[in-house]
Amino acid sequence: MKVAVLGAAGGIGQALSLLLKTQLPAGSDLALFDIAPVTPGVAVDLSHIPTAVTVKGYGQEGLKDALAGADVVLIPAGVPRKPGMDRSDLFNMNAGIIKNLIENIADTCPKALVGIITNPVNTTVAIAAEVLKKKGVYDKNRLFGVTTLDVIRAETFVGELKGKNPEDLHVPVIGGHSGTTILPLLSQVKGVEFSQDEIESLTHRIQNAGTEVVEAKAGGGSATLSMGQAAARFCFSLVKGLQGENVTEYAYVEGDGSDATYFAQAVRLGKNGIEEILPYGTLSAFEEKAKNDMLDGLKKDIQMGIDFANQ
Ligand SMILES: NC(=O)C1=CN([C@@H]2O[C@H](COP(=O)(O)OP(=O)(O)OC[C@H]3O[C@@H](n4cnc5c(N)ncnc54)[C@H](O)[C@@H]3O)[C@@H](O)[C@H]2O)C=CC1
Ligand SMILES: O=C([O-])CC(=O)C(=O)O
Repeated sequence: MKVAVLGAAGGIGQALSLLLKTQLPAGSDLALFDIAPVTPGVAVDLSHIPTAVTVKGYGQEGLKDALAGADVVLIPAGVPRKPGMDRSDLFNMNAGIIKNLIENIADTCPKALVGIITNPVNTTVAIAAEVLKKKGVYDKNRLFGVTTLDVIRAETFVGELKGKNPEDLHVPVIGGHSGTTILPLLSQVKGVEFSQDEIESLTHRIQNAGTEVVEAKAGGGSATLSMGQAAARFCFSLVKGLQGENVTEYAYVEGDGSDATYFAQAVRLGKNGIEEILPYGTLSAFEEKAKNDMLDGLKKDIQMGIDFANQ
């Protein structure tokens, strides 16, 4: 397996690359690309960890080499939020970065599974899909917005509240990846009962967890360590799928379009990326209303990406 990380020298990129270096299957190759001058050094640093995963760093001119033969490409390249900003405020800075990186992926490794971490995810995934379409290589089963962090947060917060080991919990989170578009399905958590007050406050906390980190870091960026863990988990699931195992993850993908063109939901992964989009089942009245209330906003975010890529 070859995994390329674009934006590998950043806060997420470094945490993610460390987890990949220590936990990818033996024999894998890890390609670290970033425009930051420290990138070769990050690769040398990681290369001293004794695992059977080779690491190479690539700077400014090395993007095509980093991508050549990649099975999986993870993209945390771009600017993070500061207090007072919404994820959508990152659009102006990050849209062009994603467009350029995806054009290179289309030219160099069009069959790779691509996981987009860069915000605003609701919009950057739409940009990526349009760019791939223009290049004639779009495959909706191979493009993912990474929303795993919403799921692991939801499991952590429910575990805290109910005194349970979060690793034993399963909390579906559907929709998008910002504010009210993040929709945890607490009615589907097995073995746990919530009062209406708990449902409202937990939903709000899960939707605002990114902001919780941004404010606590006080100008020093957004979630990097928990996101590194979330992206690594997502990558290992993609890799297991490619190796023929059946794995399920939540991700922001093009599904049947019944809610919005791109929508976070459970997907069964396999040798070709998404093998099956899994239904999210019955929503409670609270969840159904929350979904209907946020869909217009999510659709606007998506349209912004489509318009940007086609301007
Ligand atoms: N999907 C999710 O759940 C989450 C997404 N994010 C997003 O991930 C992105 C990265 O966040 P951090 O790692 O904290 O930021 P960071 O600023 O620490 O790192 C970003 C890295 O991207 C690099 N970069 C910028 N332009 C590039 C280009 N054209 N090609 C390659 N590399 C480039 C920078 O040199 C830097 O090393 C942000 O947009 C942030 O909002 C953050 C947390 C969770
Ligand atoms: O909140 C942010 O800007 C970063 C992010 O997407 C998250 O932590 O969920």
